[in-house]
Amino acid sequence: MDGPSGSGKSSVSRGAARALGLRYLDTGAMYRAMTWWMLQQGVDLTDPAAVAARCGEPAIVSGTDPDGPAIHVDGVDVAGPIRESDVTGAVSAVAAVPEVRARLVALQREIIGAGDIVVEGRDIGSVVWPDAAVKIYLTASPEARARRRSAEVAGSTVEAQQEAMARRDTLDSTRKTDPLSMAAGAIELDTTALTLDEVIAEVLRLVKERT
Ligand SMILES: Nc1ncnc2c1ncn2[C@@H]1O[C@H](COP(=O)(O)OP(=O)(O)OP(=O)(O)O)[C@@H](O)[C@H]1O
Ligand SMILES: Nc1ccn([C@H]2C[C@H](O)[C@@H](COP(=O)(O)O)O2)c(=O)n1
Repeated sequence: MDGPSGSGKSSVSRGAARALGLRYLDTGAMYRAMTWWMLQQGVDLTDPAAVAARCGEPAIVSGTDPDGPAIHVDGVDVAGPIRESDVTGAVSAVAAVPEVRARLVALQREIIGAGDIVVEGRDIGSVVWPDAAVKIYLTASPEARARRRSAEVAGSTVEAQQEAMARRDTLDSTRKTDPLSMAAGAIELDTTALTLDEVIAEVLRLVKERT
């Protein structure tokens, strides 16, 4: 499951994994965990060489339970801190560093290799697992995505969310290494006018049809 920020990848992937009895992996959380660690260490995130030099150090461990996705860095539970604005504002710069991607993609492939999993991110169908049985590219209008996100962040406005998401999507889709893109063979699913339950139902229908 790939797509831009706020398109519904996490909610839909978790819902589909639950319904299908599969594991679930949030690869964005891994980039966020790496970013959290870099911030804790005081690494200069504007210097890709500094990020590359340190990215092999943290032990990042991802859980795969769709009912309680967990993520730890060096044994610390970072599920909460990785959603804070400092990490969200910095993660695209860290995710653009090729050495970071190489390390996290290798970890992701280890987890996916055990099978029976729904994986969400930006480059899953194109780079991480191009042979996935079903590849879905989730979209929604920028307004719908911003409205959904602003509903879950207290005190935020739709306009501010839309601006922040546009900035992150531009960075994620224009970076040189593994940018956000629709993979060959992916099915595009526009969720703008659909409820979450309708999107999950459509994903389950596609999985049944294709597997
Ligand atoms: N079809 C939908 N209709 C209404 N709300 C939705 C729909 N899909 C997702 N949402 C809500 O939109 C918000 C963003 O969804 P979610 O976190 O799953 O997106 P995402 O693509 O994983 O975002 P990010 O890449 O930024 O982590 C959540 O509050 C979720 O409940
Ligand atoms: N496979 C992935 C997953 C995520 N990223 C980057 C791009 C996002 O801005 C950031 C956080 O992801 P989110 O939690 O918002 O889904 O991580 C990536 O480059 N590749």
